[in-house]
Amino acid sequence: ILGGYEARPHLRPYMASLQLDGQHVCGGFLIAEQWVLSAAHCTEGTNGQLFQVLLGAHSLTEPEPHKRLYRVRAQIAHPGSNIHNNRDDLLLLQLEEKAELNAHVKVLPFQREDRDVEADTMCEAAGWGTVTHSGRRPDKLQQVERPVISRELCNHRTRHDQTITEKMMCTDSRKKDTCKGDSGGPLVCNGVAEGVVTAGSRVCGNYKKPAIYTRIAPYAAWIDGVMASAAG
Ligand SMILES: CC(C)CC(=O)Nc1cccc(-c2cccc(CN)c2)c1
Repeated sequence: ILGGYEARPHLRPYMASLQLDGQHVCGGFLIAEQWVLSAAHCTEGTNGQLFQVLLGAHSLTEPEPHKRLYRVRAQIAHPGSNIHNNRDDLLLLQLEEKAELNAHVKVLPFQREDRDVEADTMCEAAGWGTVTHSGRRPDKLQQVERPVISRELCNHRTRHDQTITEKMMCTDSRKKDTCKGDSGGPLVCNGVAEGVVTAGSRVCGNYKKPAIYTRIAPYAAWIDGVMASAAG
């Protein structure tokens, strides 16, 4: 997160850190007791290695009472996701067991009504992604508020030039922005997860490249289907 600030500890009890060999790679969030939603592009370069999921954390390194690392039973990328574009950039992770829910570990509801969030709506992104252009990584969860911008503006030829589909949304990226390592985290508007951070042009903090999110509502049926088929 560029231009943000340290989150109030455990005010975002749905936040997950997807880790490989103890290293934070991407964000994610708890959508059900045994399921975390993240971004498919986070699996790039992991050659099929399964993540471990850290829940209940504020600091990535310090011992905290409700912090717990969960093994993953299955990782399901959306069938339409690929490394060449940001389309269908969703990843479902089934935890080895149901997460123990408490004040520090909670499910975040996601938007099921497929209607665009109005431009200028202030939403929040949080994550343990890089906090400087030189790539400094924070130990504690960061957050930033960003206004939604219209798909029309985001698709302008000087911005993302007609690559933003109706299954994506954008926020202004002037100075304050999501960045490397924030992918997979939720964009929360009025307390509901409306989007999942995607890397887009992999540029951060440049107003010419607004932040891009995969809208969740268009994928509600896919998400429910995967969770139902793997249940039990
Ligand atoms: C395996 C993955 C971690 C590789 C990756 O994602 N790299 C990468 C590099 C630079 C910027 C970003 C990035 C992420 C989220 C939002 C944005 C732009 N707001 C950029 C992402």
